[in-house]
Amino acid sequence: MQFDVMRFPSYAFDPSTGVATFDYVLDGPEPLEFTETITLPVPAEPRSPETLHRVLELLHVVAGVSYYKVGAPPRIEAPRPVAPEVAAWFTRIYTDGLAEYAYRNQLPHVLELTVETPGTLPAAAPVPVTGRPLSAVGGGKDSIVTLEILRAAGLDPVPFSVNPNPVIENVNAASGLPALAARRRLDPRLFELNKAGALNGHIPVTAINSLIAIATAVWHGLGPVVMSNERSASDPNLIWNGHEVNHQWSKGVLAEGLLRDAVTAHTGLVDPYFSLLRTLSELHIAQLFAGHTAYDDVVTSCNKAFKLHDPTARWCGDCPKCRFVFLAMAPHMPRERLAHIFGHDLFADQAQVPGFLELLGVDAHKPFECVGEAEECLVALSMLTDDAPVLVALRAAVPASAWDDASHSNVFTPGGEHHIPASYLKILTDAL
Ligand SMILES: CC(=O)N[C@H]1[C@@H](OP(=O)(O)OP(=O)(O)OC[C@H]2O[C@@H](n3ccc(=O)[nH]c3=O)[C@H](O)[C@@H]2O)O[C@H](CO)[C@@H](O)[C@@H]1O[C@H](C)C(=O)N[C@@H](C)C(=O)N[C@@H](CCC(=O)O)C(=O)O
Ligand SMILES: Nc1ncnc2c1ncn2[C@@H]1O[C@H](COP(=O)(O)OP(=O)(O)OP(=O)(O)O)[C@@H](O)[C@H]1O
Repeated sequence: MQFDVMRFPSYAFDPSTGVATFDYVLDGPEPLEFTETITLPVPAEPRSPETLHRVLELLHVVAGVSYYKVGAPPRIEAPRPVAPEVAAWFTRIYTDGLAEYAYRNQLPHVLELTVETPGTLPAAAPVPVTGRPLSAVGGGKDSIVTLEILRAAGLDPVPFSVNPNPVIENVNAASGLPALAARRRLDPRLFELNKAGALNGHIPVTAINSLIAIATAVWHGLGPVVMSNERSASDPNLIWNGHEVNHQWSKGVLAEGLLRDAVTAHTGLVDPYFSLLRTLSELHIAQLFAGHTAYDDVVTSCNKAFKLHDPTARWCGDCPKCRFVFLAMAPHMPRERLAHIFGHDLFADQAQVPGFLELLGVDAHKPFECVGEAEECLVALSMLTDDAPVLVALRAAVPASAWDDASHSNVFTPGGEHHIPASYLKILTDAL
């Protein structure tokens, strides 16, 4: 399949149902058309229709990555004039956000794309954000920690999810907080094309979920949107053709800053979105999670539980994410509790050793998965003193020099760039 350009013919929004439809075309000798449908929860008292439309305009372009990847045309024509910050962000979404896809499919031109826009708009006038926080819930430990910090500070957070599956529904039920949900339906044609062998790969899904959350917050008079993205999300997996390839790119602090600037320029919303956990390591977040036992029967971070087709009920017990979270939680709770949460004791299973070594950075690059840094894994290992079979094997395989690095680690010291407003930073600091 050969395509010349990607276009964005139209989008529509029906406020009576909350249904937004976004149209896409991959143009060429045999064009392909797609429509994505996103349904927002309808508020009792709808607010800010103009600002909502502005957010949906951004979402139209960003959600197009799922369809762009079918053919990777050399040009992308965005549908409307935008401020320079917005145009620059669109380009980063389609290049850095698709870098893993470009690397795996050997498509270097994707990293050199520029999203074209038909003219420039001035930045919008400021619109203050003053509601209850909308807290994005993904079913894993990180968003539970955020929800509980916001609740403890008396901010009355509203849990929010896109396509909540039973895991997320059970986490919301365990929180006891009434939640909001949006629905997202990819064009079914995408799955047919995938089955027929079309180009496929990873997309920056957090950017899409974030814009759906901001749209919901605006329409309901809520906000800011509070995410739970950690420090290590900003770390690339590898460098390819001089470009960083990061599986978690749209969770990183750079992407967060670009999204904030673009949303503010296009809508005027001031401080609409940030990650509360940005200064914390995964190991630190796992330590905070250990203080909340109410979620042990429901918390699930394994990505296989979030597949659109044939998801697992909870942890698969045999993937990088399961291994990483098991290792990160292990120093902070008894092994019985950990094995109960996962339904498996991964430290008793020798077959897990090669996967743990990959996480520890022994003979491999960081896996293309949502996992923390090798340093965090080393520190976790150094905090575990018992002789479980896997731990014995890992200690023997880690080079002596690595232990010294781990002993000087700052994984429990908050730090690094962040976009947390001052009032929320105080809440975070008080919670640590
Ligand atoms: C659940 C998961 O990890 N999925 C990734 C997997 O896709 P798979 O085919 O195994 O299952 P599905 O997710 O059900 O996808 C079916 C097809 O649909 C395409 N698709 C899906 C969602 C979407 O928004 N657009 C799509 O086009 C997808 O390509 C499949 O063909 O492998 C895919 C290829 O590598 C990944 O793209 C799937 O990742 C999902 C988009 C996903 O939701 N992943 C998150 C769990 C995830 O990876 N989060 C990262 C943050 C990434 C970021 O930068 O935002 C994290 O938490 O670190
Ligand atoms: N379906 C979803 N709807 C809304 N927000 C989501 C969804 N899935 C993930 N998120 C949010 O996106 C960010 C990244 O997701 P991620 O899966 O890393 O977080 P998590 O599920 O809270 O924790 P963990 O890292 O343990 O899986 C988090 O802020 C999370 O709340």
